[in-house]
Amino acid sequence: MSALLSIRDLRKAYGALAVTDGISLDVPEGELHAIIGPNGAGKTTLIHQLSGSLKSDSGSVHFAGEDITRLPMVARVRRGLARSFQITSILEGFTVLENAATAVQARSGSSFRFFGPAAAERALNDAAMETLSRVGIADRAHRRAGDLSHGEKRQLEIAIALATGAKMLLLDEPLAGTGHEEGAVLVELMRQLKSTHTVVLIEHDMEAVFALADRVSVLVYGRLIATGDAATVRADPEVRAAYLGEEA
Ligand SMILES: Nc1ncnc2c1ncn2[C@@H]1O[C@H](COP(=O)(O)OP(=O)(O)OP(=O)(O)O)[C@@H](O)[C@H]1O
Repeated sequence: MSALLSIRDLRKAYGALAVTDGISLDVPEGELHAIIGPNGAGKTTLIHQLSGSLKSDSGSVHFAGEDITRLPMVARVRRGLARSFQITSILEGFTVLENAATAVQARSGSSFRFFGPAAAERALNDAAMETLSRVGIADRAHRRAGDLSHGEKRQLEIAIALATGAKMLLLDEPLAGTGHEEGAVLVELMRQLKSTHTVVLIEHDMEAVFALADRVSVLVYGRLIATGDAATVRADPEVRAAYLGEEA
């Protein structure tokens, strides 16, 4: 099977509440796959299960052909599965460049020690600058991360995920709390990421989802009720009834 991410019958319950209730999904390499659903549907819980920050009760997750179901988050990041947090992972007192450089270093381990200390720092900073350019905030490199605008912080979070060397990005509501202009910048960034990365995107902004996603899955009460391209999902009667309602 050629799916980069393969989820089978994944479950997580809190007491009697089945939050993810038997989710199966294949995400092929190069796809931007959006997961939408009403509040409380289980989207963030699913992302926690995929990133390794939450243990699943049962089911399996394969990434690049390997069973990662029981691997901790750090091991998943090393394999190329990185999450950009809904709640920020940025070190606010550090500069933007330092934040990105820390992620590059985490990826590279001791490999930069091959150079002398000064050259190692240069190489590390160069790699960090490259990711900042990629997300469009290179001109903010020497600012304190805490002083960035809300949208720029989201860009930095994506830079941090990229700097870890990720093949797949798990993006949890990157547009939440952004204004119109900031949102447009992030949508354009995600459009560009599509050419190089596989993405699982959780997002409430339907306009962005339908503009960006190759395929969309709809999660309702912990179950996927539909998966398909935007037009198919939009037209699905169950989706219209359960989720999109009058908006559709
Ligand atoms: N640690 C927990 N203990 C108990 N219940 C939890 C826990 N985490 C989540 N839940 C419940 O699981 C359900 C799904 O939550 P989750 O945050 O995954 O939904 P979501 O689809 O991401 O929602 P939103 O769109 O509002 O972010 C909710 O009913 C929530 O109250």
